[in-house]
Amino acid sequence: MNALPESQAVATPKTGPGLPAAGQPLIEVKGLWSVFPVVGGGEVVVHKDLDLTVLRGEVLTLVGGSGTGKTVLLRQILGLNTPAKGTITVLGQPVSQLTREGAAARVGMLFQQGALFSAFNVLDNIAFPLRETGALPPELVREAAMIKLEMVGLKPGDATKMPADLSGGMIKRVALARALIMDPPLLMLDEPTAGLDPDSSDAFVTLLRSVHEELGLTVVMVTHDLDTLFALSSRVAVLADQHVIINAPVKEVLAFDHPFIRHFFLGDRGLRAMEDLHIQRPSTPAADDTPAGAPAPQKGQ
Ligand SMILES: Nc1ncnc2c1ncn2[C@@H]1O[C@H](COP(=O)(O)OP(=O)(O)OP(=O)(O)O)[C@@H](O)[C@H]1O
Repeated sequence: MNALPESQAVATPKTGPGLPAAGQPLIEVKGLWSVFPVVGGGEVVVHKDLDLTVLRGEVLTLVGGSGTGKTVLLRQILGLNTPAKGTITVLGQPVSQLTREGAAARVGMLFQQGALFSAFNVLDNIAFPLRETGALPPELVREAAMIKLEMVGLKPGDATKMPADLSGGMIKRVALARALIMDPPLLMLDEPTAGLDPDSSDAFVTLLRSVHEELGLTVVMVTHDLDTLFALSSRVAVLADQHVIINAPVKEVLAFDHPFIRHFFLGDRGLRAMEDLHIQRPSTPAADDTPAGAPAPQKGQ
């Protein structure tokens, strides 16, 4: 069997306090510092006094240049990394005070590559976190996994397929079904449409939207893909200069004057998406405005 996928760590029994009211903070990050040692001596400060609030029911998209610490922040919210300083509260409880299982019970995580067990078939991949709890008899676990399999648009006949036989879009769907098997209130998505062709990407975005709406989830997503960002985001938080420089609806973010934002949104693709969404075009950025670490434009920019 493959090395244990990280998703195991974020899908265990659900316990803990109830949900906040809609629109109230579900995640609160305050005064966060992330510091890593550098090979050869010294250290790098990735986050410096970073604050972030995620409200219940929203889709919060995190964007930022390469190395600005998006993945580190996701892992800290999941309880997989410990910050050097600061507090992270998820569903009213400090992540630092939760067991790994306790933190995991609140969050479903879709990793970029899907992270399926290659030796398990589709149904066993989906069922794995629930089966591990030992809380339900095998028949009910199987039934729950079949419900999630169909929820993500797969067919009953896909249940016995092996990961190696799946398309990229199907792998994402299986990984999503597994992330949802414990019915978590919070779903984290790391580059959910990366590696998908445009049609599969559109279909997966449609699925994410319906799952978000139907299950009343709160979603935190990291993406470089502007179609995905525009289609799903309630708000966009921009990581730059070691902290969140703005956390606001996309229109406000577009109006925020920062080199990274100008570069990220104002390529051809960003401008087309703005036209599609009837968002007024900001003025064209200067050619030498590209900030260090800005990500490569996505989808034919
Ligand atoms: N365990 C670690 N030890 C040392 N440095 C680390 C560790 N984890 C992350 N870093 C550093 O923290 C910085 C932020 O990394 P992170 O992967 O969060 O960036 P990112 O914003 O997700 O980038 P990308 O968009 O390229 O994926 C990088 O400089 C990375 O090398």
